[in-house]
Amino acid sequence: MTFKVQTLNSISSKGLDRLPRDKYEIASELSTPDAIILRSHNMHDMAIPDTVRAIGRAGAGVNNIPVPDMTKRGVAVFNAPGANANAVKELVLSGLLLSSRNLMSAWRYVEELTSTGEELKKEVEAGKKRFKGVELPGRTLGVAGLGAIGVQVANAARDLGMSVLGFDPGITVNNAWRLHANVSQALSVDELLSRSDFVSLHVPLVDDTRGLIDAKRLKLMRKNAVLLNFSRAEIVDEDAVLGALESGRLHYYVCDFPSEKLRGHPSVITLPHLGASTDEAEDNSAMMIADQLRDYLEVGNIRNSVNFPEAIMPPTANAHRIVVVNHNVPNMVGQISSTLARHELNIADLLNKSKGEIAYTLVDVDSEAPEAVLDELKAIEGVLCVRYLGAVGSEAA
Ligand SMILES: NC(=O)C1=CN([C@@H]2O[C@H](COP(=O)(O)OP(=O)(O)OC[C@H]3O[C@@H](n4cnc5c(N)ncnc54)[C@H](O)[C@@H]3O)[C@@H](O)[C@H]2O)C=CC1
Ligand SMILES: O=C(O)C(=O)COP(=O)(O)O
Repeated sequence: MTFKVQTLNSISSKGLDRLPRDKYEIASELSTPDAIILRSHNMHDMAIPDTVRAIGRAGAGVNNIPVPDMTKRGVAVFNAPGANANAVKELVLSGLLLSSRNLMSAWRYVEELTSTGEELKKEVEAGKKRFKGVELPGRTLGVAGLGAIGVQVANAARDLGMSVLGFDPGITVNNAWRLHANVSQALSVDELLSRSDFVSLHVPLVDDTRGLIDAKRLKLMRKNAVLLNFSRAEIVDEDAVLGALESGRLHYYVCDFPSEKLRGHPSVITLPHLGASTDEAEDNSAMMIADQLRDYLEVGNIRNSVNFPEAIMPPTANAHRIVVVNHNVPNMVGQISSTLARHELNIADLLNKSKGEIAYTLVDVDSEAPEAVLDELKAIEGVLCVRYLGAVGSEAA
């Protein structure tokens, strides 16, 4: 079996090399891809071919992918949670220091000095008082979103001596375990904003978080606070931020998403979406997504899908694997197994998992499944996709 994988962004070769070329054709232009790998390319406006079975985001945010449409079509969407978290954390720490010590304004001041020799030294000493900053220990950082990135940011800030407050109503048990014991819990975004000197946003862009930081919420922030946004532009109302900068409520807005309005503002530090742009993060994300896609395409296993359930079934030796994706409604497993029974296919192992609208079944049968069985499975009402993977256990056996 061979697979076609289309890349919509430049993807680290360390990742693509995990898809062996005797089994995988990889290209940026393909008319009938089985899978797509991308970073921030916007898929919302593109026609996604019917042949696509899986989409892999070599990174964290999936707001550039039409996930609900893909779910309806039975296409699994994967991301690489945590693979770029350290890179983002380091940039957030840079943002904290750039703002707490007024480094961008200070750097600009020096760049614009034209004097030389003793005169330059005098100007430097005279001008530096304009850029007096504050130290981080004792200041409070509020972290909204304690996922892969938020936890690392919170822990690193603790290590720098900051007091840290966190807010995340959906924190996972794993992330709660990873969080420094001295991070305090805020019970709402409002509480987080009102008790912090620096606030860093690490929530995904979804309907609930669009415009999360608006004019009303900015008014809750402490005077001269700093807002850091390395999540997504749309989580913050830009006009409201510009207003808060004018009124002195905000001292700086540090963000990874430039816009015409923000660019050039003396109290905005904006970077060109650099959060995940390190060798390490690009390699990690690409390797993780390539491994997950390969396991899905070849074996049917699902790890880190945002719309499909986690599903891992070790291949049964000498068996033949069928994958069924269907609507999460009653009696689907019954219909699948009775179809197999009608064709005298004995089930060696079966796994059925569901998540939201999607149910997913892996079946290992003792003998080869003829085309007619697959056609009958496809014809069951509610079935979105059937794939026959064949003897996946033979290599493992
Ligand atoms: N600037 C950049 O280059 C990068 C930006 N990102 C952005 O950062 C976001 C977070 O990334 P990860 O930490 O890896 O994701 P994650 O999924 O591990 O963590 C997100 C956390 O936010 C929480 N959350 C959701 N809604 C919330 C709300 N209303 N209030 C508080 N918490 C809420 C979730 O429960 C979850 O724990 C991504 O979705 C992406 O948009 C991620 C990587 C690089
Ligand atoms: O992983 C994410 O969510 C990011 O924002 C990183 O985007 P990128 O892969 O650098 O285009």
